[in-house]
Amino acid sequence: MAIRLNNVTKKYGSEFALNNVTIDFQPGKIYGLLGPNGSGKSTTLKMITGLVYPNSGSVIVLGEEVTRRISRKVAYLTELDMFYDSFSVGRMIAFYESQFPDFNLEKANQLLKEMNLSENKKIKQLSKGNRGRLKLVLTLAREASVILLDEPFSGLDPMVRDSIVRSLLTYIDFEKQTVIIATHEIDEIEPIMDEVIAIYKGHIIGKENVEQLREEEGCSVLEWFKSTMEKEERGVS
Ligand SMILES: Nc1ncnc2c1ncn2[C@@H]1O[C@H](COP(=O)(O)OP(=O)(O)OP(=O)(O)O)[C@@H](O)[C@H]1O
Repeated sequence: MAIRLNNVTKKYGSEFALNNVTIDFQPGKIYGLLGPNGSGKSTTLKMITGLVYPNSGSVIVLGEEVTRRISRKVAYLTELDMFYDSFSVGRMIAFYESQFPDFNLEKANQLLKEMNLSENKKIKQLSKGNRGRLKLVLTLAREASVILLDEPFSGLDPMVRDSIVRSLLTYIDFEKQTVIIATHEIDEIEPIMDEVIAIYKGHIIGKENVEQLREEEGCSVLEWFKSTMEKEERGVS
């Protein structure tokens, strides 16, 4: 097991961001963590990378209880733009290489090429789409056992989304890496997900294997997600 959240509760003030969540993530799979705004997706990812700690319960990643040190083994693409505007793309790559021993420069250069990003460009000159692509290059170039992507498609046009999905399939090592993609844009990741998890108001309200859903229930992830949400809102479980 790559990741386990065990009875995890996280409150901000009196509000529950996560409410007694227990869930496992297996190695070598791509998980979609789906839910509307404010449902607890980002909080879940921040817990796995040691940016946020539970009020109660435990988070175990790669056999150890999470502390900030886990970020050496977890590659995390955040929603926030964390770039230094005055850096060039090449300098940002060099910075990442200096920070993370698992950073694979060759892989980064291949990804840059595929994404049509020039090393000499200053980050402040990049379009929003290209900043999104660069974030992905920096995340996927790490040979980390766990890859967390928080809204990787946010604000990006369909072509960029498409190139992101393609590079995910090309650059992920399915033997070793566990990937969790938090998003409310289900269509994009429908073709690449192995497992899907629905989260709502800090609770996990459903978890399914995507192939089983298609073959046994004959429904798409989007249909499953909508009906799971509707049942939850009507109070049926
Ligand atoms: N730093 C914080 N301080 C106070 N409340 C917070 C903080 N971070 C998150 N929350 C609250 O916790 C709940 C879960 O937030 P979270 O960001 O995990 O949801 P999300 O599913 O990622 O949403 P989004 O899709 O909008 O990013 C929300 O009610 C949010 O307002």
